[in-house]
Amino acid sequence: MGAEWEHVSDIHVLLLPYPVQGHINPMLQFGKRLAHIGGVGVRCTLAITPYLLRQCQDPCPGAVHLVEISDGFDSAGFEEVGDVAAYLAGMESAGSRTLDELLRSEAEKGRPIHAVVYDAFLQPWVPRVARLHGAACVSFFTQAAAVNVAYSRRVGKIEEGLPAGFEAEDLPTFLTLPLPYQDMLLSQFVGLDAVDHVLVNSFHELQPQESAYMESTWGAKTVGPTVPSAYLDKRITDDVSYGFHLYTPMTATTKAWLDAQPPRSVTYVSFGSMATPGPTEMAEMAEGLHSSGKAFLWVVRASEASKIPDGFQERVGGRGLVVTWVAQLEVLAHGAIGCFVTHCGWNSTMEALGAGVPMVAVPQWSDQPTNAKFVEDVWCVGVRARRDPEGVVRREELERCIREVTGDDKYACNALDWKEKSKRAMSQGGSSDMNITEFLQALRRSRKSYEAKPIEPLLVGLDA
Ligand SMILES: O=c1ccn([C@@H]2O[C@H](COP(=O)(O)OP(=O)(O)O[C@H]3O[C@H](CO)[C@@H](O)[C@H](O)[C@H]3O)[C@@H](O)[C@H]2O)c(=O)[nH]1
Repeated sequence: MGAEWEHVSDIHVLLLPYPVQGHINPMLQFGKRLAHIGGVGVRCTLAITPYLLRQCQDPCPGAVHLVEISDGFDSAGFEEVGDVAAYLAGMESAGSRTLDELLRSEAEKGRPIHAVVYDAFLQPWVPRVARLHGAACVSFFTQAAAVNVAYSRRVGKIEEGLPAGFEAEDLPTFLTLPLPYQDMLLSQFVGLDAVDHVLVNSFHELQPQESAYMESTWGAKTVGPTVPSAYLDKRITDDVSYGFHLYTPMTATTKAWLDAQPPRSVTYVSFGSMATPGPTEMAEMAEGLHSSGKAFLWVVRASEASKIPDGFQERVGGRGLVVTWVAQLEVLAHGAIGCFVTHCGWNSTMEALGAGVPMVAVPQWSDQPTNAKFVEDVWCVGVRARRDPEGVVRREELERCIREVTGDDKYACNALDWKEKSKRAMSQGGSSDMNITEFLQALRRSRKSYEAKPIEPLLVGLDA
C-alpha cells in the first residue's frame, strides 16, 4: 500500500469515458473536481484506451491518475476501424474483460475501486462488470438533459408528438444515425433505474424542467459545466485546461494572431472533434467567412483540410487564420473573440456560455439540433443558420447570421448572463457544487456496504 493511500476514509473512483474527445473532456474534468472537493481521501483514476493514450502527446490530468483499458482496437482509432457495429461490439467484449482485470488488479494493489463512473453510452455492460466487484455504479451523461429526455422517450424514433415549441428540425437526429448508434442511445436507459447514481454534465438552471424530470425519474443530479476551474470559479488554482488533447493545439500561433486583433472583432469557427461537413458546405463556409468582412479563426482538423477551397488562405490574407486544433477554452476566453460559429456539440455550447460568447449555431447531427434550439430560442444567445432545400448552409446565410449576432448586443448580453450563472453553479454552494458534495457524501456512506460484498467470478455475471 503506497504512502499516498493510507487514509481510512479513502474512496477510489474509476472514471470510464466513451473514447472520444467530447466525452473524455467532461469525464476527466469531473474527476479533477471530485478529487479537489474530496481532498486527500479521494483518489480518481481515468481509464483510457492504449491507442488514445499514445495519441495524446502531453497529458496533464491534474490530480487524476491514468490507466489503460482496451476497446479491442489497441493499434487503431475509431476512425480507422470505420465499422460502428464492429467497434461497439469489440469495445463491449474487450472492455468487459479488461475492466474486470483492472478492478481486480487495483484491489490487489490495496486500492480497491469503490465506484465506477462510466459514460451513459457504455450502459449496460459496465455496471454488469462493476457490480461483480461490489463497486457503486454511476452513469454519467455527457449530453444535455433535454436531449437525454428526448432519447428516453424515443422522441424522433416514434411519432408521439413534439415538445411544446419544438419543430422536427429541433429534435436530436435519431433515424438518420446508423442502427448501432440508435441501439446505443436507447441502451443508455436500460437498467438505469437500478444504478446507484446518475449524473448529468449540465447545471440545473440551463434546462430546469428537463433536469427535474431526470431527477424525479432516475434520481439524476447535474454536476456541470465540467469546464476547468480557471474559466469558472477559479477554486482549483492549476486547473487551466482539460489536459487531454487528442490533437496538438497550435497555441502560440493562435495566441499571437488573436493578441493582434481588436476586442470582440474575431469570429471563431470550430465543429468539434468528430463532425465532417461535406465539401460543398465547407466551401460555402469559407466564402461566407470571407464575405462577412470580419476577421476569423477557423479550426479545420487535418483530416478535413482538403475540403478548403484552393488558394483560400492566400485570398483572405491576414484577415483569417486556419488552424488544425486550438486550446478552445483559451480562445473563447480571449477578448478578441466576438462570436462562435459552432456545431453545438454539448461541450462547445457550455464552454461558450461559460465564456459569455454569443453563437451562430450550425448543427450537424445527433444532439446538436436540440442544443441549437436552446441557443436560439430559449437562452437567446445566438441564431441558428438555416439549410437550403439541398441541406446546405449557404455563404449568404452564414454571413447573415454572423452579422446578426455581432450587430446586436442582446446576444452578447444574454451570453454574459449565462457566464455568471455557469460560474455560480460551480462555485461553493452553487447547484452543481452541492450535488457533487452530496455525491461524495453518498460514496463515503456506501463504502461500508462495498466492504461487505464478496467478489463473484466474472463469467457467472457475464453469462447471466
Ligand atoms: O480546436 C479545438 C476544437 C475542440 N476542442 C475541444 O473539444 C471538445 C469538443 O466537444 P464537443 O463540442 O462536445 O464536440 P464533439 O467533439 O463533436 O463531441 C461529441 O460529444 C458531445 C458530448 O456527448 C456531443 O454533444 C457532440 O454532439 C458529439 O459530436 C470541446 O471540449 C472543445 O473545447 C478543442 O480543445 N480544440
